[in-house]
Amino acid sequence: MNMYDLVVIGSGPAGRRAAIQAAKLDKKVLVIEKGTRVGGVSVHTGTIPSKTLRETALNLTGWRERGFYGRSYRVKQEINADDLRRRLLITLDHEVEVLEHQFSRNRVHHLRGKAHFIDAHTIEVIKEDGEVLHVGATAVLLAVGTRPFRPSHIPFDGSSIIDSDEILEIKHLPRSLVVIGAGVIGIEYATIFSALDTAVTVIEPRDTMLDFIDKEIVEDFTYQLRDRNMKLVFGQTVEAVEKVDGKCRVTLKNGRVISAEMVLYAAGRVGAVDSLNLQAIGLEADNRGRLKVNPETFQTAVPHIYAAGDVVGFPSLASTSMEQGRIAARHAVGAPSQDPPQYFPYGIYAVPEISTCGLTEEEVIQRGIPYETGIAHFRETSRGHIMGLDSGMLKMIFSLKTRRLLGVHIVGEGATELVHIGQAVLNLKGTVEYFVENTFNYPTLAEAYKIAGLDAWNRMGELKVEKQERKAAE
Ligand SMILES: Cc1cc2nc3c(=O)[nH]c(=O)nc-3n(C[C@H](O)[C@H](O)[C@H](O)COP(=O)(O)OP(=O)(O)OC[C@H]3O[C@@H](n4cnc5c(N)ncnc54)[C@H](O)[C@@H]3O)c2cc1C
Ligand SMILES: NC(=O)c1ccc[n+]([C@@H]2O[C@H](COP(=O)([O-])OP(=O)(O)OC[C@H]3O[C@@H](n4cnc5c(N)ncnc54)[C@H](O)[C@@H]3O)[C@@H](O)[C@H]2O)c1
Repeated sequence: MNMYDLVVIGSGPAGRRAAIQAAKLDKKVLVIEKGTRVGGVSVHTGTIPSKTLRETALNLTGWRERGFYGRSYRVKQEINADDLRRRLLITLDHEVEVLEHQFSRNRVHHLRGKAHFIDAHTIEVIKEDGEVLHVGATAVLLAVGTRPFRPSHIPFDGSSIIDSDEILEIKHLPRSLVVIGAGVIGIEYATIFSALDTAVTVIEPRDTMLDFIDKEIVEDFTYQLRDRNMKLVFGQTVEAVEKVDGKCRVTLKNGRVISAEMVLYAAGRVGAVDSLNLQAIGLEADNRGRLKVNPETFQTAVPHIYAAGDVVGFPSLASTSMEQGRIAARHAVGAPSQDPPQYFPYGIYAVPEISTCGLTEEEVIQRGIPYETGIAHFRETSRGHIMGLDSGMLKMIFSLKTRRLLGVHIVGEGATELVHIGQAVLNLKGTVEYFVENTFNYPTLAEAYKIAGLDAWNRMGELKVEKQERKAAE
């Protein structure tokens, strides 16, 4: 039996980053992946495909040019599912190639097959051709991710009643779509299809959506969706989904019936732990298949078995999964890690984009922190005029006591890139003066930081302490 310092199950962002980190520390590492190609949900059904689809939809529709040429403007008149898939396949090939090269040049061994525990140090791998192998591990990282939640009362058929994995395989673009669940996945796909001129209805049992995002940003976002005729049906539960006369029929608990060509069921995901034989090592997942870990080391209740990425729950991002994998691997091989910075960004690649870092206004109020906000609309920036933007806003929240930036929240073009300026100032504990005193490239959307900074500063008043004292205090 081959022995390894670290065996990683799953080659998504958490597994990949962990494997390379341990290999860089001269450890013998094996990655076991059951999928046909390495990369995980992130590369094959999640982050990369959905973002590629979004980019293709925006390019082919000419979405970004509509501010100038009107809502009917299109780069390509008839867009079909093949148009969307073409770019996807090329992008995925590049991603897999880069990943395989990273594994080979770092001497990370990679085995294709499905893994489960025999005991806490032995893993059985069943290869596609039926061959069974056993490998021994000093430490194990479970980076198995999640799969879509598919309740038995939804008649999934793979073509018109589908989950978020199957949406990448559709044969034609629907003229109408019902999205069940207004979580990040539901909202991203709902707005991408709306940009492709599909008539979209979103059904969500709660009265609100994206509750972890600043309310003012969600209000602006919601207004933009309704303005382009998306139907948002909130506070309503789905009673049944059926196929009647070739059409999908969604019946709500209140009796309302909504018909559409296609239904996307996006009501969350569950951890992919069922086939790991966790009983053999005395571990148990919760009812959504998530594993509990020490948030600092990513150790499970069995100290040499780690878990990272989506299988440990919130925030379930590719970006944070990578970092968790790296920290877990370092701990597993006895290399200390620095504490991660306090704030990480969250990017929602809807149309329009939303991105956020730090505290929301609601959280600031809840903590009783005296604060001021500053807002900039992209239409106030020269870059916004050049790009024909009539929407988009950036909001910053500052503490009145320390003048420090507490949160940055953006909706609109470039939000997921722009947020990193705010993130840097937040984690470096910068104040409103950073935005007032620094020069920003002109014309850029980043100038919105200057405008929002000045907006807040005008209401906060001058800094009471003299510049000299401030310098000394720093
Ligand atoms: C539609 C969608 C869009 C998303 N968009 C974004 C985004 O824009 N930005 C962002 O940051 N995040 C996004 N995410 C989330 C992101 O994809 C996940 O956070 C990330 O993929 C989690 O990584 P992971 O390492 O936990 O595992 P995953 O990427 O889930 O990979 C787990 C791997 O483990 C393998 N595996 C499971 N069980 C076994 C076993 N028993 N044996 C062997 N192999 C096994 C699976 O085959 C899979 O390849 C999105 C997710 C979805 C679904
Ligand atoms: N851009 C990104 O970073 C990005 C993109 C996509 C996904 N993700 C990650 O993937 C994870 C999963 O996303 P998700 O959208 O599947 O899950 P989610 O848990 O965020 O959202 C599920 C939504 O479905 C609703 N819902 C729950 N049960 C329902 C039911 N029975 N009927 C109708 N609606 C119901 C919930 O109220 C919620 O709004 C998220 O945690 C997210 O972090 C991230």
